[in-house]
Amino acid sequence: MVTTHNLGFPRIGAKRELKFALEAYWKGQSTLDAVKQLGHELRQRHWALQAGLDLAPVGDFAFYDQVLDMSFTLGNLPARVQGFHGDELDNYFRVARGRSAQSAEAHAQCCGGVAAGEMTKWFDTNYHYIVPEFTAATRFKLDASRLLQQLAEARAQQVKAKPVIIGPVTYLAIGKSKDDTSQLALLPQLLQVYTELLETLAAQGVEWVQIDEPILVTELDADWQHAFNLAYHQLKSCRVKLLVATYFGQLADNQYLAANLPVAGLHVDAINARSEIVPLLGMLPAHKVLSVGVINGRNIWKTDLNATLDWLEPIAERLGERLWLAPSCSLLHVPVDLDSEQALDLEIRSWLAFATQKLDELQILATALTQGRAAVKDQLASNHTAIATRRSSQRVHKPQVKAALEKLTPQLGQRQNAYAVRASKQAALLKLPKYPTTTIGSFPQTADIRHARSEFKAGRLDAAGYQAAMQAEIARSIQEQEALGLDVLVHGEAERNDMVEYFGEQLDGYAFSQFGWVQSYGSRCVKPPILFGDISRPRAMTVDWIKYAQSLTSKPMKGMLTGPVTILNWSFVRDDQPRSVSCYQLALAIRQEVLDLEQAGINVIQIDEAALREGLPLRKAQWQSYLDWAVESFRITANGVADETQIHTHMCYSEFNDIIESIAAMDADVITIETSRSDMELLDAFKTFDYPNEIGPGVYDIHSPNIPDQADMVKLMQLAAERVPAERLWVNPDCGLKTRQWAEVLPALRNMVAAAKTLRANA
Ligand SMILES: CN1c2c(nc(N)[nH]c2=O)NC[C@@H]1CNc1ccc(C(=O)N[C@@H](CCC(=O)N[C@@H](CCC(=O)N[C@@H](CCC(=O)O)C(=O)O)C(=O)O)C(=O)O)cc1
Ligand SMILES: N[C@@H](CCS)C(=O)O
Ligand SMILES: [Zn+2]
Repeated sequence: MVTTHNLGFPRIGAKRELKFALEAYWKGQSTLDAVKQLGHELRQRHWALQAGLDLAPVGDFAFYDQVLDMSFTLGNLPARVQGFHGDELDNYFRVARGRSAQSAEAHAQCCGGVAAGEMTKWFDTNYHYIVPEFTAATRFKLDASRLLQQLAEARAQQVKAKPVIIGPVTYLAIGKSKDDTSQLALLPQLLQVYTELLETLAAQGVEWVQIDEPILVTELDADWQHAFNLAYHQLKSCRVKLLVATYFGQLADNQYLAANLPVAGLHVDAINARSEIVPLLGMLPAHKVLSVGVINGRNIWKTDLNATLDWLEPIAERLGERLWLAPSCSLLHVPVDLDSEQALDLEIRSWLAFATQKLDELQILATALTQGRAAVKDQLASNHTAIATRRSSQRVHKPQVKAALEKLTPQLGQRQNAYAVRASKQAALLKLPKYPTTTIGSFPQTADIRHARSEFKAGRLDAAGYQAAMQAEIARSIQEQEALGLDVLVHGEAERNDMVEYFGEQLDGYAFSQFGWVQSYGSRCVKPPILFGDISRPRAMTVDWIKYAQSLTSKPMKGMLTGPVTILNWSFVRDDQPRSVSCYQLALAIRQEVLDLEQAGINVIQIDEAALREGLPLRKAQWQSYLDWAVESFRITANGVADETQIHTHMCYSEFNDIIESIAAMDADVITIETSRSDMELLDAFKTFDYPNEIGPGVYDIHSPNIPDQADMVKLMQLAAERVPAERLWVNPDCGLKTRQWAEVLPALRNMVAAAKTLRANA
């Protein structure tokens, strides 16, 4: 007997139903009741899809974010939102999204405006959570209502329910202290609330609770390791069985700690930490369940079921009933259902599995282990065929691409001259003022733009009509930029559905789905393209749009590309070769685009590497080898141009202290970064290291609807000038403006350009 279970299911809906319901409500076009009703229906639908499992997750559904849900469960709300009136779900959205100054007016007498909670990435995924905030005044207070309500719903549906919560140590570790309070100082009072929560669940007759502690796959110092022992020794008195779930990586130094926590079971990611499973068998106390995460919850490939069984059968033999099987992590990170993909190439589709299919795979493995492989002979045979065709497919393996990679030399990543020489040639060509102004690339992706694209994709708008609509948007954005007086213009990225998917759609070796949406944050989703084969660029991808944009202005037009590391990190990538190899292939393809843009007379080219920093491995010990190939890939992409061509790069998650040497090694002429919320303190790294090239530290936060004040931006730039010589500073927002509205963007940029003029006048 093997127990099958799931750690979490995607909640956005196969057709992004939750996204549309939330956005309609936020726009005032629907009711809170409609949102709640949809939540109920989605949970029912998703439990029905998991009906074959021995245990299904309850509490993995969130209207915005599972970490924010946990903050509500623990009563840990920032002081600024306490005392809000109205429905709790409204308050929840308010913490998540803030309340802008404009809409705050209606609440001026009661609760006013409020800043949104800070968002950051969930471990090494492209999912972003609302960061729990802690202060010395933090007091936790249990609110189990959400979990109890979902538990009741699940039971009404005869679901074999396993509540899922975030564990206390991870909850503290992923939060942020807003004063000098140490997070660990809050552990004793936090544990009281966890005890109460677990007892409440026990009183409802819950047998198992999944308690997620992914922080165990990171490097933990002695205090944090001690916190684990403290926490679970206290929680062991609770009358539920705890399954501590770890995922996204290896336990490494924390293996012994994890194996010996006084709980009933441990879940381990057998995709990323396969080599740890057998040693764990010897380490695990005899009463403990081992949940083995054998299906990859982070990619979309079919599992090699036969190979998995070869490995798993001896383990099952040793563990007997103590073996549980699951995906490696929550399925939040993969799309819902491959069956929706009727337009996908049939052969490629035969290689794939989305969340629903991954649960089928789990079932096949469990049946094979309990009844023998013969019981699932046909399924195993068809799985074998799919794996074998993918392995040997000529669509995957392209000798020319492999040959090009073998010819890579360090010279390819080397600019002709050092920055100082390039900078004077670029200055002579571009004739920019001091404190030049620019933006990061995208302008608002309006409903009209999205609508035109969806009409085009549905065949209701022809290519010429679509091109004309996008050109009109480009022309509008150029007119606006000229009127604003910006110095280096952008075309606005109207034609791009997404900064990664757009390139995936045009490169050979990529497939893309119609409905393969994955939640990125709140209601926002991305549709990661599928990198399945050796990569090449059949034709130029951006040149016509940028040439058109340049034809409308005499100001320099910045060509806009996404870099290889970001394309890699935000795609579903191959699992049959190292990530570095796919990255070098992407680098060669984007390099051709850079050279074509230069050939077309574009003198400034930005290569976004928003995901370079966030792609760092979870363990610092693995950082350098990643940085080596990531930086080299960028250099190959960028550095084939003449001295006069100015290369920009952009990164929005800009904690650079630890990696500043690698950032400098990229050797971009200009780097634009997100800094405004840190009062330019993030620039300290650039000062300490004496970063040699130009920097555009973001002067306003594009995530906020608030219009930045001119004087504040001047102050920020003055702080920047204390850290970086003024002649190497640019003035720009933190990131692209695609999620904003024109009514916000225009006054914000007007103030920004005015700030630059003040700085010039004072220089
Ligand atoms: C910078 N960020 C990005 C990350 N990852 C990426 N791959 N891309 C990024 O930009 N990770 C970190 C951050 C995360 N931030 C964001 C910010 C914004 C979004 C976002 O806005 N996503 C959109 C979806 C974008 C998209 O691809 N849209 C398509 C489809 C448009 C659509 O929904 N059409 C409707 C019909 C519309 C109509 O007919 O009127 C439909 O198909 O039903 C497109 O533009 O063509 C979102 O809406 O969630 C994501 C991450
Ligand atoms: N050029 C992109 C970068 C986002 S990180 C944009 O402006 O949206
Ligand atoms: Zn950005």
